[in-house]
Amino acid sequence: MTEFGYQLLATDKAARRGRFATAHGPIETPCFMPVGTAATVKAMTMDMVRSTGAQIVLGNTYHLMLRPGAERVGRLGGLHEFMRWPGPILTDSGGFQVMSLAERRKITERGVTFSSHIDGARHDLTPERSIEIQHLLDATITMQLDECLKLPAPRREMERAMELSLRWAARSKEAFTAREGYGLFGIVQGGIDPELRRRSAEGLQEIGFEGYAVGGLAVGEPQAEMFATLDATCPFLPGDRPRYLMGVGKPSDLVGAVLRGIDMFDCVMPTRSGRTGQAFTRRGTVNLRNARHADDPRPLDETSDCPAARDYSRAYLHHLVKSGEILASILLTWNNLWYYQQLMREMGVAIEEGRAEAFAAAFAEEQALGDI
Ligand SMILES: O=c1nc[nH]c2cc3[nH]c(NCCN4CCCCC4)nc3cc12
Repeated sequence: MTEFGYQLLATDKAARRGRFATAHGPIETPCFMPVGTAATVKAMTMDMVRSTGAQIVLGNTYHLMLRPGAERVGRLGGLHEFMRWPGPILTDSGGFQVMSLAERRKITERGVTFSSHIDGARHDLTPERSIEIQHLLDATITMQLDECLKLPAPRREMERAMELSLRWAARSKEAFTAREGYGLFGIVQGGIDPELRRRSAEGLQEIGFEGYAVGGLAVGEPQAEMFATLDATCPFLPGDRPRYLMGVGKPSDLVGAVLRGIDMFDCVMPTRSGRTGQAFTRRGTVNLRNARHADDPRPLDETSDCPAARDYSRAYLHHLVKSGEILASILLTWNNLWYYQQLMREMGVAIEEGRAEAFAAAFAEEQALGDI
């Protein structure tokens, strides 16, 4: 078992501050992973991503296997070389994207078959092939192949998908090449059913992974249901391994999930919203398409260290967004990723100082203020 050497640095009730070492550098938690789907964090250079304080980025097996192809990235030295990102990279295993993007999908015991959303070509994705693809990409953290159900779903469907994912977890582990500083994460499924979640968490722990993801959430359920599922899942995960909540989320999701024991997050929200003119700030999101910003000389947040938040007027950002200028996406993505990283940094300090719940309350109050 190659360990990442996850260290618990501080706890505040269920909230954790931790650190683990990987072959591509250390990861301090709680942490947010910018999404770099097609080997790029959209509208960012990797230096700009680094400037926000991001330590680890996410890549997608589904997209990269279709284009440019896993073997090609492998021949070119792997994702770190290809996209010039020396830090850790986590790759999702492809199942979720197959179910949300591909056409003519079919799930069997063996794996998933689907038609590419790019050119309609047929593809096969088994637990073994997904592990092989992620190895060719040289992923620092590899994810097992799993089946993520859309919610709501009947309990018997939740049980079927959870048990299939457990069998695929064992096959993924079998196919994974253990290497120092690299790790394979299992993914807990089970919908919103506490008993299924416990069985999934315990089943994964018997197989043994370097980290554990909570999957099957952020698929349309209300925030309260997501939090209740975390309350029913995290206590059954080993305390000495990182915990990753997949696809989450908006800022209040991250704060509530950290309080419930989650260490790692990924979500397209800060980058995708940046491209639609939305800016995340301490006082909630600001829609820079809105004409009310046309003459506003103030920056988004003069207290921020992010140049996009501190050095440009809202009037200028509004002008860029209305004009459809590329720089609008660049500056707003930069602001949003910086905001997410700053939120994780502040949560980490609050946990160290034993004031995580007070931080969460103050965060909610400031967000509710709304933009001035
Ligand atoms: O259960 C999962 N297994 C593997 N990968 C996943 C990825 C996921 N991504 C999400 N949610 C993404 C939600 N996101 C929010 C912003 C807009 C686009 C969709 N749930 C996930 C569950 C899983």
